[in-house]
Amino acid sequence: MDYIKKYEKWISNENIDKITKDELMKIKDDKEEIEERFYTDLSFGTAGLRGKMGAGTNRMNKYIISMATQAIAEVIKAEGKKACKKGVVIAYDVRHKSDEFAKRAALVLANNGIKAYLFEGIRPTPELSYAVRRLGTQAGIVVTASHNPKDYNGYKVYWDEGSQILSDIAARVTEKIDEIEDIAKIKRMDEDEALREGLLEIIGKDIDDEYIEKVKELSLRDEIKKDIKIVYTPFNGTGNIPVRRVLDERGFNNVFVVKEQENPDPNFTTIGYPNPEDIKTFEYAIKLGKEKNADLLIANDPDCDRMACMIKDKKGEYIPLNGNQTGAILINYVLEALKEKNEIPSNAVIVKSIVTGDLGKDIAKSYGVHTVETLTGFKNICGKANEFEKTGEYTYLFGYEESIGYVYDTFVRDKDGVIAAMLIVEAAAFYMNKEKTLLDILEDIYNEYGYYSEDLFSLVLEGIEGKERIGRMMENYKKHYLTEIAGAKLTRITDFENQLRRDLLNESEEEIEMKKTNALKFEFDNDSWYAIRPSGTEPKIKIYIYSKGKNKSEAEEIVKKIKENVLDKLHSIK
Ligand SMILES: O=P(O)(O)OC[C@H]1O[C@H](O)[C@H](O)[C@@H](O)[C@@H]1O
Repeated sequence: MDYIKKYEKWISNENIDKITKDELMKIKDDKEEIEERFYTDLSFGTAGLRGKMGAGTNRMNKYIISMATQAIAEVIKAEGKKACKKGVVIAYDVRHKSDEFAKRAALVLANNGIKAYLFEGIRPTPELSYAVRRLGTQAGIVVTASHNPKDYNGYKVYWDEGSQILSDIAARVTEKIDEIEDIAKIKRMDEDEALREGLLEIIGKDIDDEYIEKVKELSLRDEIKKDIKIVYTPFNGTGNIPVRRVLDERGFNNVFVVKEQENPDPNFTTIGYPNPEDIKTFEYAIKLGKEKNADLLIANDPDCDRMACMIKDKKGEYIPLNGNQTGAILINYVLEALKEKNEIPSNAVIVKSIVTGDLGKDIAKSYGVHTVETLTGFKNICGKANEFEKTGEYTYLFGYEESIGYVYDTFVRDKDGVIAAMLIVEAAAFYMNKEKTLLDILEDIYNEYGYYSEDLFSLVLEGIEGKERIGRMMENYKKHYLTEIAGAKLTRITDFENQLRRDLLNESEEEIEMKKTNALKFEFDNDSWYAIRPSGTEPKIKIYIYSKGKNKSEAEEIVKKIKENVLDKLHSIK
C-alpha cells in the first residue's frame, strides 16, 4: 500500500480519534509531509522503536504504542499462562506523553490478561532492567527516546533476562504486528478494573531502595576522602533522584546540581539536544563548575542510561572525556581495584562493540582479561552477559560503548548512568587522594599502552531523502575506499552486511560469525581504522576513526587525514 492510501485509511478510519484526524487534515495538501509520516512503519532499531511524535505509521503516537504492546502481549500469550502471570514491568521518562503512553501500554496488557507493573513516576531506564530481573517478569518496557531531541519518543522492550530484545524476539513481535488488522481498535482495560483485578500494580519505593542498595554495593573503594567537588546535571531527566541519592549515601556531599536542569522538563529548554556526548550540552554545568570550583562535571541523558563527564585541568578549564576514554579509565580503575583484592575472576571478560576503540581491550589484556566484541547496541553487549551466564564460558565484568554507555556487574542488563556516575566519582576521588586527576590517569594509561586518538562524528540526514542518501554513501564505500593513508596501507575490510572480512595482504576472504548489520570497517597496517554505519536510533550516518601513535601528535595527525578524506568523499555523494 502506498503512503497516500495509508494516509487516507487513517483519515477514514472511524476508530481514529478527531484530534489525530484534525492533525492529519492539516497536512492534506503537503505530499512530502504525508510521505514522511506514512512511507514506512516504525520498526525495531538499535534500541527499540524510536521516532518523532505525531500522527502516522512512521511516527510515535498512542496507536503505535497500542500496536506494539498488543503484539508483545500476543508473543507473551504464546509462551503460556505462566508468562502472562509473570507480567510486564513498565517505566517511562520525562518526555511529552511518556506517562500517557506507559499507562496505555499497561492497560493494553491488562486487557490481554497480562499483569502490568507500572512505575508511579519517572524512573531511569537501568532501573527498569533491574526491575525485570527483581520482579521476575516476562518482559519490560520503557517509554523513552533516550537522548534524542524533544520532539521524539520511543519504546524500549526488555525480555525476561533483563536486557533489551534481540532480533529473534523482535521478529516475533513484528510478525504479530503484521497480523493486527486495525491498530485503532486495540482494546484497553479500564484502569480501576485493572487495579481491582490485580492486573495493574503501581510500583516504586521498594524497587528504588533495592536498586540503590545494589548500586552502592558495587563500590570498590570506600575508605577514601570524599571531599571532591562535583557538579551534576540530570538534563531535566530521570537521573536527578537516584544519582544524587547514591552519591549522598556514599558520603559524597559536595554535589552541586545545575538548577535549570534539575527538575523534569520535556522541552529540555536550557539544553536543546539532550545528548551528553555533545559538549555544548555542558554549558550550564561548566558555568556552575567555575562558580563552585568543581573538580568534576557529570551529566546523564534524560533516561539516565548514558553518562559523560568533564575534568578540571591544572588551568581550571574543563576538559571533556569521550566514551572510549571514560571506558578506559573505568576499566583501569575496576581492574586495578579488583586485582588488589585478588578478585578478578580467572575467566573474566569485558564486552564492547565493533566501533568502540581498542584501548579498553589493551588494558583488560594486561590484567589477563579477555575482550569480546558485538554489534552496536547494549542489547548485544548485555546479550553476551546472558549467554555467558548460561554457558559459563566467561564471567562478565564490564560492558561499554564509545557512545558513553557503561555497565559494571550484571544485576542491570543495560547501560547504567547511575552506576557509571558513582564509579567515575569514586575513581576521581580515589586518584585525587593520590594527587592525580582523571586527566593524569588517562595520560598514564596512554604512556603505558600507547597513544590513542579518535574522532567520532556524524552527518545528520533527515527524512526519506536523507535515508536514501545514507544508503548511497554506504553502497559507494563498499566499492570505493582509501587504500593508503599517510604511508599506511589498507589491510582488511569488514563488510558486516555481507558478513565478510577481506584480507588484502594475502588476498583471502572469510565469513564472520556476527549477525548482519549495515556497517563497514577499514583497517590499516599502522593500527588505525575507521568504520561507517547508519545510526539505528537517529537520522544520521556515523563515522568512527581510530589511530594509535608513538605520541599524541602522530596519532592525531592520522585521524585528521582520514577524517579529511572521509568527509570530502561523503559530501561528494549526493
Ligand atoms: O549508533 P546508534 O545505532 O544510533 O546507537 C547509538 C546507541 O544508541 C543507544 O543508546 C543504544 O543503547 C546504544 O547501545 C547505542 O550505541
